[in-house]
Amino acid sequence: MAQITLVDTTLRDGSHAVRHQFNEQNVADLASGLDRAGIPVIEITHGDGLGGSSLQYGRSLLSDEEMISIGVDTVQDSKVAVLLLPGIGTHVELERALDLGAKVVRVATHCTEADISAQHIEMTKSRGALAVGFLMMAHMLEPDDLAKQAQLMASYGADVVYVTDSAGALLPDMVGARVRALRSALDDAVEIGFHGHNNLGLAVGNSLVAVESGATWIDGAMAGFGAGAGNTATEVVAAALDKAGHEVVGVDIFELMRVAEEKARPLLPSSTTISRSALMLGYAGVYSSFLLHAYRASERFGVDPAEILLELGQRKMVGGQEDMIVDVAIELSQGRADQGATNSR
Ligand SMILES: CC[C@H](O)CC(=O)C(=O)O
Ligand SMILES: [Mn+2]
Repeated sequence: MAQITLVDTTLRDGSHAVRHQFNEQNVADLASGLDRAGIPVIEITHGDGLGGSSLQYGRSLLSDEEMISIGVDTVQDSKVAVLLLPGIGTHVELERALDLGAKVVRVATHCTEADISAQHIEMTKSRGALAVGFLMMAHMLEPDDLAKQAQLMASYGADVVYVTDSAGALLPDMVGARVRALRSALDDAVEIGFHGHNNLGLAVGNSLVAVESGATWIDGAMAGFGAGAGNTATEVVAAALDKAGHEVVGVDIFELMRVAEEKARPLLPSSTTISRSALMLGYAGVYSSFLLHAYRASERFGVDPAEILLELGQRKMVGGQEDMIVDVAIELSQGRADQGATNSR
């Protein structure tokens, strides 16, 4: 049975659900609850990582620095992690996060672009922090190709490399194949992680498959917080892993259930569901954080958000191509207008 490091990302990926509007009290309450429940790693930044607060990705209420400082000052045992997408965040923000006390850095790239993680992984290691490589949209690469990208991250010094199901599009056998491919391609010293989204209702089950296939780091966000239909729910996956006989290291699952229910759930704007549009993310293989952008474009141009997402999936759009959401919405609205004109002739 495996020993699992459970990472909670309510205060990062989870913040998509509240449009990055966590306030000081929210950060302190959630961080102290997670720390009390024994969660070893708590990720804290804007939902799109360091430097994400912008017109493109949505302005956050608190700056990354404010959130990280509150987290670091609040926790006793948990380590604070930050996420960085090279290009959205830079080495300046990374240095600052490390100065403030972040101990884990997760460097995320599209799954075919591991080579752009070198500088930030090396910088993380040179500062004595733990480096995690995050291969996003992992459904878009076959297992052996994904494993080659993971080897690149490991060669830069990554301690852990993640199969990141950004679109919540992976089926259980696809998760198993990817994790096994990474496991056999990497040195034993490099651990493998799995990050899920619940767009197809598979996040907890997929996490169990990941563990059975060799993953030892598992991500979640409490109470269904997260982009799309939410991340893997931390308290649910902890309970399921424990029931399956794995050791969820350091975690008091009963306290975690209480924190999720009493501290996280009341902050969710509405209970998380697999809405038609969230389901479309998983079905069409679209980046989960596109959901709220698609809702906004839908309101602005009067087109169906699920149709926008389906089209984005067909075009194989990936993180960083958020501007295409508006383009597609405009095209769909013009297509409908043209169709209307043809019909009225
Ligand atoms: C903006 C980074 C991205 O959302 C990372 C992540 O959580 C994912 O790819 O699922
Ligand atoms: Mn995510």
